[in-house]
Amino acid sequence: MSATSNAPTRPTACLALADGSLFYGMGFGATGMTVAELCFNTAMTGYQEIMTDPSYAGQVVTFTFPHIGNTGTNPQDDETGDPVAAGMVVKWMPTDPSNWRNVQPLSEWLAARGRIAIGGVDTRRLTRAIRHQGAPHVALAHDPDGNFDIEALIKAAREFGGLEGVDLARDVTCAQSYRWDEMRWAWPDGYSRQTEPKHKVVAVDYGAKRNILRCLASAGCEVTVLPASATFEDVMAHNPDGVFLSNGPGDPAATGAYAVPMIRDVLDKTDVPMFGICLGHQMLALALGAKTIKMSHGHHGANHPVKDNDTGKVEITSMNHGFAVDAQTLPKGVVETHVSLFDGSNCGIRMEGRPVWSVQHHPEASPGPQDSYYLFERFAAAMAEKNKAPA
Ligand SMILES: NC(=O)CC[C@H](N)C(=O)O
Repeated sequence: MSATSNAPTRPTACLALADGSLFYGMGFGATGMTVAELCFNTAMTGYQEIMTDPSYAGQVVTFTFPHIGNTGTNPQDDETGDPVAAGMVVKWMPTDPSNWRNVQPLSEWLAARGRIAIGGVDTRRLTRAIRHQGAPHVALAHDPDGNFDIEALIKAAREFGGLEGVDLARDVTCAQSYRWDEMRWAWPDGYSRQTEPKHKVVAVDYGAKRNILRCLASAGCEVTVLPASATFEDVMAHNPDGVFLSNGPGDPAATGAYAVPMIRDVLDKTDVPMFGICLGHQMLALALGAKTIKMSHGHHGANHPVKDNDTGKVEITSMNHGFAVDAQTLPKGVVETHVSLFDGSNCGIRMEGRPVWSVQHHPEASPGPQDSYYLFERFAAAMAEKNKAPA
């Protein structure tokens, strides 16, 4: 008789959906329980950047790519100091990391940061469930002994309030303002510093990804990052050549309660160029008088085609959003510049006759293609143009 056995291993993790569906698997990372909204991300690379993207606060991420964790983790790929996604769901348990940049295996990295993960899940079935029902509310539990109170997990998932009406930017923004001069990663030197900046930019941090700040620095900006609560006066105290509105988690309508008045003041009282990404895009749209809506299951991936309405060109983009600007509500004088070729949803706006625009997708990629990087250069060019013009 063989000494090996194919008897099922006792599951050590369980994902319970609010509708009562259960997905068992093997736990890794931290132990315990977390409740969140569940989304899926289709990117084939960049799990560490995704887990540390502050926009994922309040969400557990299902990775549709089956091999997650095999390149380990390293300090350079963090998009912020700590992971902010609530947890992760993967198909295969991570294997031993194999990569020259690896510093710590994914499981240890997650455990050290208090994040729960489940492996061995049929992520295709789960992704279909998310597509059919819209992003479900879930409870994810990891117990090395495999003891689960299923009723309690389903109840916790049902009681989770969701992300609508929730402001999470305050939880993930920086406590104090700081300067940023690190530029984009480039072979063979890695990250280098911007030593000859040409434009003074105030970047308001609603949950900013580091690679956005790097892209601004690479485009020639001297970046001062301000906390999400920054007022018009706080922003203008830096005498910026341009104002940047960052990505971030939660519902733009809730975050807009304090961000929108600041943005409106910048629009009404100054003529500085303004550029926003994702949550920043949604809040600029709110400030201009448009509305935002909650999507069914959102866009999360690194291969989303977006059409530039001005040029007809298609950009392959990185996406991560669960809310969207309702293009039907854009007021006169605001033009829809980009649309998603997946579902026609709004991906960009600009004010007519003013250097003020924003996009829903992520030109900083990280992870993803860099087709849209030109938007940072366009922002720099708008600041250069304005500084040339007589006051
Ligand atoms: N990446 C982001 O900035 C996301 C914006 C917003 N929280 C959304 O889910 O739509």
